Amino acid sequence: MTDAEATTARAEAPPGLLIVGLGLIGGSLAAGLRASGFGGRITACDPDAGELRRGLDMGLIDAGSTRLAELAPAADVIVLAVPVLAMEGLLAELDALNPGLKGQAVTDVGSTKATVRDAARRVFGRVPPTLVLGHPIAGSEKSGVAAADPELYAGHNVLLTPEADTDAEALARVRALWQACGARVLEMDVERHDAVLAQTSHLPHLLAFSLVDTLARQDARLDIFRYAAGGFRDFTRIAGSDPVMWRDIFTANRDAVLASLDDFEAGLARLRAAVEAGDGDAMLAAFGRASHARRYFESLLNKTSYQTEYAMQSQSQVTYRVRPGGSARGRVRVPGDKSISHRSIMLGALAEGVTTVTGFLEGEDSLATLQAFREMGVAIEGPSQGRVVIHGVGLHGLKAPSGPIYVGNSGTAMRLFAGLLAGQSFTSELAGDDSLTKRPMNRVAEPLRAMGALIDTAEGGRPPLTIHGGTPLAGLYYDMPVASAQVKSCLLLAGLYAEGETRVREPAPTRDHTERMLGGFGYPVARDGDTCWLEGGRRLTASPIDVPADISSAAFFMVAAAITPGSDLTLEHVGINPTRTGVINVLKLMGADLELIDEREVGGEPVAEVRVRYAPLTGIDIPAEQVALAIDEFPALFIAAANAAGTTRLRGAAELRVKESDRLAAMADGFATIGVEHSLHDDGIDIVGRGGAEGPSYGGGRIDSLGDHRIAMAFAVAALRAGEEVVIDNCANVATSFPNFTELARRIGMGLEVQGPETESHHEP
Ligand SMILES: O=C(O)C1=C[C@@H](OP(=O)(O)O)[C@@H](O)[C@H](O)C1
Ligand SMILES: C=C(OP(=O)(O)O)C(=O)O
Repeated sequence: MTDAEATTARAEAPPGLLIVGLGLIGGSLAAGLRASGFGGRITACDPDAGELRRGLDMGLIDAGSTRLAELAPAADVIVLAVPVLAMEGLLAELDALNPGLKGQAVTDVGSTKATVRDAARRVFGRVPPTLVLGHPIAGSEKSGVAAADPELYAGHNVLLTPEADTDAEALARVRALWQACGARVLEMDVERHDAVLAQTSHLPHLLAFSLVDTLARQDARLDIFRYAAGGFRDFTRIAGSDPVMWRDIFTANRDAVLASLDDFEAGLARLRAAVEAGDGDAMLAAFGRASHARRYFESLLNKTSYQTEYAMQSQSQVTYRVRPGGSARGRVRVPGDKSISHRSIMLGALAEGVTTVTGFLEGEDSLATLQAFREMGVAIEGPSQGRVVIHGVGLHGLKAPSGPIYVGNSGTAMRLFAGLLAGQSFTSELAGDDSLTKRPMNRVAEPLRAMGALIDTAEGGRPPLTIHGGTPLAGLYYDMPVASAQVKSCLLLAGLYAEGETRVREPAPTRDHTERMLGGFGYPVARDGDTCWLEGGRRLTASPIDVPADISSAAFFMVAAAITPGSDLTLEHVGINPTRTGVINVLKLMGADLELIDEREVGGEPVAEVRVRYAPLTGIDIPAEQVALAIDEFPALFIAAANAAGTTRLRGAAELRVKESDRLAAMADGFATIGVEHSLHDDGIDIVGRGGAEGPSYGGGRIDSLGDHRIAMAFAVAALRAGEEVVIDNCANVATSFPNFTELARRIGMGLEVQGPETESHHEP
């Protein structure tokens, strides 16, 4: 055998594993490996012969000894599962048995990494290349090998902190060990590890130990505990943890723990002051932020939300499988209007007084806006069943957020915030997800700069945006080059803070929710033809808002009913603001049987029930003036076109290329997959429909929604007239605008199954 062959053989043979310290952590590693079918020999060294006996009896180890020298030389991989302060002595013993740890991959499980690294440097003069420091983020308040659990690491993170010269083979071996137990292995540097763990693990343990100790001292007979409620139990579970281990951790990670304790004490002092002063708003703001953050954390743990998917870079996990055929019948109310929901939070926060919102969209986009205001110190109750109560702080009452404002997938939030934040005294940063980071922001940055704002963008005018505070704004007359309600609204919001008049002319009418809502909050906005304007420096007064159902979400079901023979579907309480009804106008021009019932005005916005029954559709040239009025509904309208007789032509819609995806290209790709004849143009598309013919209008196939909610929902609806199953990948983002889409789709008779984490209702209380 050559040297190279010997190395390969060593790498491939099941390694001999030695666990030093056979407690809960080491024992669970052995148990997890055994359960995974690990073929190597597992030995353990522990000063407690009783623990070794238990490990043998439980079948976790093949051999055990209290003497390291009996086991270490034969081991390929050694895991040091002892308290951090015992590491140095152990490393010295290993060095004596095998100087420099040559040929042995050694790792540890200590909760702090700098001390272990320092210990290694003292013993070896450097961190030996085969020593890979690590930390499984799993554990329990239990200790001892008897509590070993083969599932302890499944789905948990293991953090490894390799050095620049760490041996690749040793790293791969350690990685493979944890992965075999079902863990997710991540790498980070030692300093970051220690700072993060001080905040997320060490501080909460310190607090739990302290609370229990304080109460126990006050009541020596421990009577209190007899009456302790669930809150006490939840908060203090970790105070049952191993005292020696935790003494070592606090000794080892002293500086990072003290820094996080300082932050905690400052926060506690603020809450104390609020309680003392009976400052309900301050309490609500802190509790609201915390409660929302805790729910977000919960959704991360349960992997239920879009943002989780984003964080894990695994959006493709949510896949829709839609059976061909199905019906579109019944009555449904789709969730609240996204555009109005964003604005309700923004204006409610900037108003004086308390604004109650009903019908609020609990989708990821509008929730991001809500969270951003909490981070700027606004007390917000809810959302609970669409009800949100906003304790307005006035135009000048926002506080600087402590970090970047993350608006996820929402172009509306980023562009409207840009205007609003340009008027603040503090500097802020706006960031978004991958999709949003590709979208153009110069359309707002440039006119805002013309008003005097100081704004930095990333290359090419993309997010993130830094908006420098404290710069005076002056009113502007802006002739918008594109018809965009987001740009118009951004400038009007900046105009609230500007000296003089801010005027915006739009090349085509766009949604006017900002103007209407400002009016409803007592802030006059004037309009003459295509131009609207306001004067800076006035005040907003709180006013209740009833958010109608979102016509952009309803559009998917309108099209579903319009293309499905035998359908009869009523959509309740739909917002039919004339600047949003392009979808109704276009469907009617195509011959749809669509009726508006009980038209009425609710809180300044017109609403109606929309009843749609099947009627044959005909292809049309979409009138140019309908483009801005139906801008978000084109993915759905294209599906109507694919089911109409003849060709439907759209032009003047280049804006579709800069939405959550390039919607012209995304729809064309999907059509190519399912077999719909079309030709793509720079600013539009021609779609040749097979409507009128017998049977299905097209086939099926697997489509990538590109993470765009509207592409995903459009192709789900397409399946109603497909000949085969339509499978749509990358659907997690549907939760941004339509969190219960799949439930309602099934209710009207669509055969939609979800694979991967369900995206629905994780925000329900
Ligand atoms: O102002 C708004 O709430 C919106 C305006 C539109 O964007 P543009 O202004 O970019 O056309 C629309 O596509 C978006 O979904 C919501
Ligand atoms: C374009 C959309 O939203 P936004 O621009 O807010 O991301 C949309 O919802 O279709």
